[in-house]
Amino acid sequence: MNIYFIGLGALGSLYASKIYDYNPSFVKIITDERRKEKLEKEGFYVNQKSYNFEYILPKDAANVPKADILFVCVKYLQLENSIPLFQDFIGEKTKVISILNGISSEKIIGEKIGMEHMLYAYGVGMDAFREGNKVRFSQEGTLVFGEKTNDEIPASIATFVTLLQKANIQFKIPEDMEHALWKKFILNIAANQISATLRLNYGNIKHNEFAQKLMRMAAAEVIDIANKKEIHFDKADELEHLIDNIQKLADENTTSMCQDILAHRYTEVDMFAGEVIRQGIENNIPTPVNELLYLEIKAIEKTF
Ligand SMILES: NC(=O)C1=CN([C@@H]2O[C@H](COP(=O)(O)OP(=O)(O)OC[C@H]3O[C@@H](n4cnc5c(N)ncnc54)[C@H](OP(=O)(O)O)[C@@H]3O)[C@@H](O)[C@H]2O)C=CC1
Ligand SMILES: CC(C)(CO)C(=O)C(=O)O
Repeated sequence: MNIYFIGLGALGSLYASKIYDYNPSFVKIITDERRKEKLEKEGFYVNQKSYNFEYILPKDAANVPKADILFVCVKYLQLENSIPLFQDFIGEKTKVISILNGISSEKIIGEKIGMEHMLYAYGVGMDAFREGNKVRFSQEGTLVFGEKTNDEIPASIATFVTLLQKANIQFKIPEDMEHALWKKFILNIAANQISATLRLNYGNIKHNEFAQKLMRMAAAEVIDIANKKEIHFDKADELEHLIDNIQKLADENTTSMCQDILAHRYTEVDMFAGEVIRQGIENNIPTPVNELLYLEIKAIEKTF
């Protein structure tokens, strides 16, 4: 199989390394000249093991097979610029898995390459942490993906599903992918934004009832929007179990957004609070907590 990745960061390298461990010839990393030179010079490490990935440039597209599966693993602010780099690796049968959090990346990519190539996806339950060319994780979590609705395993991804099993990658194909995406969105709105504004790692969140209350306040707004859109959640139940999602994650690791803040990188706040505010206006649901979080995160970014 030809499994291509763009974005060798925390999540990209987690999946690239697992597939590489199963069969190195399956994996190619699409990148640009600057990153390729750096990666080849400095190497890349996942959980302290060195990986010698094959790096390819957009100009190589004519000389390699089209991708069977293409993982998009960049951050939200890098997405627009990355599309032209991977576009030429997409053939008639290529399926694209956008691992980005949030509810908007599939549409952004699909508008450029055709929605027929898109699967809906996210990763959950991992605590991947990146520092330069080194990534570590204690929990590899679950890849949740599929078409918008999935009664059974879609034929388009049957071979890929076999590969995931052989490569020992935990995955789930939910019946209602839209509902699953919103469930993850609720978690990110809470965990990512509160950990980022307060600079809390998972250990801090597990033992801080004030942070947990703030998380529930932010999440409640998303649940109200989802329910208004008829993507049904039991609000009390969802809020009660919100914190369960981080109980198994390593205390010293933190959300991808908090990692960004600590490293002085611009965050994905536009696809989190920004999207909640937009959807709140559209659906006539007040979103004061997310408005505050949006301004706080933008204010922090202004200091970088
Ligand atoms: N980290 C986690 O545990 C989780 C993350 N997510 C989501 O996954 C997505 C990815 O996050 P994460 O892996 O943490 O992000 P990272 O910042 O660790 O990784 C993004 C990678 O993409 C690379 N990149 C950016 N632009 C390009 C380009 N044009 N060409 C080639 N490579 C490029 C970056 O390189 P460079 O550094 O050189 O810019 C970086 O290596 C986000 O949407 C995040 O919310 C979801 C669940 C868990
Ligand atoms: C759920 C969580 C918080 C960790 O997997 C995440 O999605 C992130 O860090 O972006």
